[in-house]
Amino acid sequence: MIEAKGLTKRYGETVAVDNLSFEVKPGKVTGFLGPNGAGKSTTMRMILGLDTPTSGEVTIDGQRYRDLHRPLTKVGALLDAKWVHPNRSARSHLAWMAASNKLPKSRVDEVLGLVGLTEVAGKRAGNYSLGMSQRLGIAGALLGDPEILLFDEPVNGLDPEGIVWIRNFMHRLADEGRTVLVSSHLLSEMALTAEELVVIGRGKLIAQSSTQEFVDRASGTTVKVRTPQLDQFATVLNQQQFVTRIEDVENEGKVLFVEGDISTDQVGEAAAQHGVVLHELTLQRGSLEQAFMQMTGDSVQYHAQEGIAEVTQLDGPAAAELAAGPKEDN
Ligand SMILES: Nc1ncnc2c1ncn2[C@@H]1O[C@H](COP(=O)(O)OP(=O)(O)OP(=O)(O)O)[C@@H](O)[C@H]1O
Repeated sequence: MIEAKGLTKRYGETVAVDNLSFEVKPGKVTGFLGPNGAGKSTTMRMILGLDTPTSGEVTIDGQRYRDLHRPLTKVGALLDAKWVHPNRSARSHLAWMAASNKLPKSRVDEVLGLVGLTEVAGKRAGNYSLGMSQRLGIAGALLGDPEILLFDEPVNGLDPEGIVWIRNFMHRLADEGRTVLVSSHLLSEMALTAEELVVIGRGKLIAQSSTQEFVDRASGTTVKVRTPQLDQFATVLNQQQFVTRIEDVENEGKVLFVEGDISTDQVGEAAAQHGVVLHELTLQRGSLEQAFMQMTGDSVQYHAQEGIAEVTQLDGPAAAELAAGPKEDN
């Protein structure tokens, strides 16, 4: 389990992470979401001991990263898939990582097999596609067979096949009982990948809940009704204090929407009581995008009209520092 308590990081005047507390539990994929500049990368850096909190702490099964004896056997991370030396092959890159962390060499071929890179393991990593590089990064994260995995934007730039592969792979890791924390800007993908969410804005916690709860709480549910007795049924529902709206939907004609915390059971029963014929009764949930925009609206640091885009990524040396493990292990 990853546990952050009052985690704060200041860079001069900038408060990148502000009194942040959350938990990431095993056996589930947890999505780490927030607008640009929200503090996700800074938080991940602090989890991995690459940055020191100004105050508060973040622990991994009760220990700080830097106090872990052999960190790669506890925590694996994919931060930047492109930091591999371009002239190295996947196999020699992983062999270097294994040696610097005192991990058995046999593990290299095991992880190459797990991510489906066995056939290209001898080829120069510089010629790998982004999808192959991501797989190599994941292989590196898995090298120490860690219980806890952190992935920063693992699906960025991947084609649909690569995205589905990563999604299924993360589910598999969580099903094995591992703790999986993944950040991504692709919200429709996160809706499919993450069962739990930690959502931050301007360094502060906005929500920690299941993905379903987050979406339902932010954007609510609506019941869609198609009926030939539209006005009659709307009147019945209004008399029962339900909020309704009628909309012209393309290719469907007039449709009745019942809003608020209401179930299809309640609407169906009301229809039966009043002899209303139903052609459709569907529960409509908001999307993760809608919920995210609603919940993080005020915390977006830079708006488009200001013409500033702030992207902070973990760079090669930082990722290399992590991969090489603590100095005494080298
Ligand atoms: N080394 C640094 N020095 C100064 N400010 C920093 C540094 N690293 C991050 N920041 C600032 O801290 C804030 C949070 O940045 P961070 O990169 O953690 O956000 P993020 O959520 O990962 O953003 P993105 O989604 O754009 O990658 C930003 O205002 C950023 O400019």
